[in-house]
Amino acid sequence: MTVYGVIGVGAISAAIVRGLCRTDQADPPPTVLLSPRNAQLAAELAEHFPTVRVAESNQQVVDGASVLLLCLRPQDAPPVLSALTFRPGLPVVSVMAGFTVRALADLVAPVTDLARSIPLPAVELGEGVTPVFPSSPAAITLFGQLGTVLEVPDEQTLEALSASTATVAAMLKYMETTSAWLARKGVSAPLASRYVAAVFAGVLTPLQTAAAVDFRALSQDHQTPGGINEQFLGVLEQAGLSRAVEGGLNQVLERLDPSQNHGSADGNLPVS
Ligand SMILES: NC(=O)C1=CN([C@@H]2O[C@H](COP(=O)(O)OP(=O)(O)OC[C@H]3O[C@@H](n4cnc5c(N)ncnc54)[C@H](OP(=O)(O)O)[C@@H]3O)[C@@H](O)[C@H]2O)C=CC1
Repeated sequence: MTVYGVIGVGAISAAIVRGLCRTDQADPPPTVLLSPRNAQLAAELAEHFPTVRVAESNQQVVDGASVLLLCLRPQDAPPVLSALTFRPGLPVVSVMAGFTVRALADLVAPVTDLARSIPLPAVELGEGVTPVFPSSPAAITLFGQLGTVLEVPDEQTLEALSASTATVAAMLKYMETTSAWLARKGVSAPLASRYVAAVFAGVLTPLQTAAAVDFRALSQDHQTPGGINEQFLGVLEQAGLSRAVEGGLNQVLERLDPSQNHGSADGNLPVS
C-alpha cells in the first residue's frame, strides 16, 4: 500500500491530496503523511480525509513515506531538504519549479528515483494534465490517479511547459479587467463575472481533451471579417500584445533555466 509523504503543505499539495482522496475513484484512497508546518491546512486535510495524517516532523514524513512529494516554495527547499536524511531506494516526485534534476539529486542524495512534474490545481478534480520528466513509475501512478500524465522527452521541454503556466494569472487579470469594465458600464457585478467566465469556458471547455489545438485557426474562426473580435484583437496587437507575451515568457524561462539562452531581440520586454 502506497504511503505518500508530502513535504510542504500548501496550495498545490492540498489540491493533490484532495484529488487522491476524492470519492469518485474505484480504489480506496492512499495513506498520506503531511509535514506539520502550515498546521491549519494540514489539520483541515487530516480532519476531512480519514487516510491523511500529520507527522511530527519533516524527517518523520521522509521515513514513513513509500513515495515522497516535494511541494516546497523554491526558496525554502535548499535549507529544508539539506536538513533531512533520505534512504537510497525512496522514489521522490518534485513539483517545485526551477529545480533541475541535477540540483534535486544533490538535495536528496542518495536518492536516484527522481521525477519532476508540473501539476496544476485541476488535479483536485482528477482532471490534471501533468507533464513529467524524467518519467518514473511513482510519478506515473500518482498523476495517473489525478488525470492524464504527459511524459515529456527532455528537461528543456519541461522547463518551457513550466514557463507557459506563468501566463494563467495574466489571463485571469484580462478577464477581471473585462468583467470590471462591464460593471462600470452598469452591468451588475455578479452578472458581469458570470458572463465573462461563461464566454471563455464556452471556448475552452471543448478543448480540454483535444490531442492538439490549432489556436491560430481557432482565433481566425472567432474573427468575422470587419467584426468586433477582429477590431479588438487589432487594438491589442497594435499595443504589442504578442510581443509582450513572448517577452514575458522569455524572462520567465530565463529565470527557471538560466543555463540556456532563451531570449531573442524581438521577444524580450524592454528592461525599464
Ligand atoms: N500553486 C500551484 O498551482 C503550483 C505550484 N507549484 C510549485 O509548488 C511549490 C509550492 O507552491 P504552492 O503550493 O503554491 O506554495 P504554498 O506557499 O502554498 O505552499 C508551500 C508550503 O510549504 C510550507 N513550508 C515552508 N517551510 C517549510 C518547512 N520548513 N517544512 C515544511 N513545510 C514548509 C509553507 O508553510 P508556511 O506558509 O508556513 O511558510 C507552505 O505551506 C512551488 O515550488 C511551486 O513552484 C507547481 C505547480 C503549480
